[in-house]
Amino acid sequence: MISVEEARKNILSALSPLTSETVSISEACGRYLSENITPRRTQPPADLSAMDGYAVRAADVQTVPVTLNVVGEAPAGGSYDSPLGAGQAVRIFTGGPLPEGADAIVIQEDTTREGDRVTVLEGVASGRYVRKKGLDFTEGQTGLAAGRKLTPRDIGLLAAMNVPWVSVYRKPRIALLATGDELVRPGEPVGPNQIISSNTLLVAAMIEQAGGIAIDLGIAKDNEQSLRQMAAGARSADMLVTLGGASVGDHDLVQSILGKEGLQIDFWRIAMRPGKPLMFGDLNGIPMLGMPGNPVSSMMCSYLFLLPAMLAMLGQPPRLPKTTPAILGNPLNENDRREDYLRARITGQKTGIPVIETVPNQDSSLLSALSGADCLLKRPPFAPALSEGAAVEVILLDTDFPPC
Ligand SMILES: Nc1nc2c(c(=O)[nH]1)N[C@H]1C(S)=C(S)[C@@H](COP(=O)(O)OP(=O)(O)OC[C@H]3O[C@@H](n4cnc5c(N)ncnc54)[C@H](O)[C@@H]3O)O[C@H]1N2
Ligand code: MOO
Repeated sequence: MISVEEARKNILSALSPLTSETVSISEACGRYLSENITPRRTQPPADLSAMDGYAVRAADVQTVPVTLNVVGEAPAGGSYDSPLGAGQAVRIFTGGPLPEGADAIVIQEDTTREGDRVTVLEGVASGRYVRKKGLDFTEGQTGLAAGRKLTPRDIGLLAAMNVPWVSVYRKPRIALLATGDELVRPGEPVGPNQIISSNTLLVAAMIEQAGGIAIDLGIAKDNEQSLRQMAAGARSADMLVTLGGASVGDHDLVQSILGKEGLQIDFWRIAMRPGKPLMFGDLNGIPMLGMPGNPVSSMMCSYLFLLPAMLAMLGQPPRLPKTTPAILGNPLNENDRREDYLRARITGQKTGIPVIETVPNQDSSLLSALSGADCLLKRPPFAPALSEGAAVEVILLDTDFPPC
């Protein structure tokens, strides 16, 4: 058995970023930029007013009240094209460009207007309510860096930068093949000893949430022909993930059958719970992760190995889920040689720190406990026993890993 860290290192070293594609920014939210973006225009394009009021020379309104001649208008999208002389003002609206010579805005609430004359009641300093040219960004300068995962806010920025198309990493295509004679899809007729296949949908949801494309290859029977034929469906994928049949039982055929098809094993079995029988290899040029069939094991292997693998394909530097401090609400025994990921719930808080309790039954088949968990408590191999109240670090589930 190799360590979790070594397993992840082996997987990541076998992968490289995928090719890029160009997409409209209307389709780009959640995608990873594969190029640096520079603005194609300066924003604001000129000095603009931030308020409705009058563009003035600040020097003219240092002593108030003072009456100025209104010589024209500058609405957003329009302009007053003559220089502003001493004692003059231009009616201006939010977003309107300042005429040459004006350097401040008096808001209309601080004025009274009579015909072409405006009386300013409050003085303003130079620059007041003026958005200087280039305040937001400047053409050709730094915009967004390659590697960034685009947020809705970034989409707004790209639009304002007049960048309608961006180059992003292609979405990783992950083929999922469940295995097991006992499995049926949700909704299908189900016999007394059969199990509904939950892993494919669970892992597919994780893949889609992480910015990939899940390809459901179906459920292979525990026989050579079925497994061989269905695994062939992964031919155009960026990775094949098999679910189940990874262990040592007579019906755990993934390694032996795909071995005949050309599977080169990098590692099999890791010092982790749940997830011990994880395997990784290469099936005729396609990286393959063979995950254990227990649902919690599949989820945990996806979380700790598949998501980092996808991030590598999306041009991201290696990143692990963040941990956050917590207080243990129940005692724990010493750990054995497998790195343990315990499902836990947040049961309260002490001085602003969450108190967590590990789920009593940590069996790797239990989906209700998995769904009800708020966080994972990672315990290194041979971690000493802990008493109630101990300070621990937890991984909060349903947070942004990978960030989205
Ligand atoms: N003698 C040993 N037995 C087992 C060992 C071991 O080291 N020695 N390891 C155990 C561990 S740990 C795990 S994890 C499991 C993993 O076994 P497999 O990967 O071979 O998984 P299966 O036997 O195919 O299935 C295990 C379990 O999960 C259910 N399952 C499978 N696929 C799905 C699915 N798509 N959706 C829902 N549930 C699924 C399956 O019915 C089984 O109950 O091996 C231990 N055994
Ligand atoms: O390691 Mo298995 O994945 O516990 O259940």
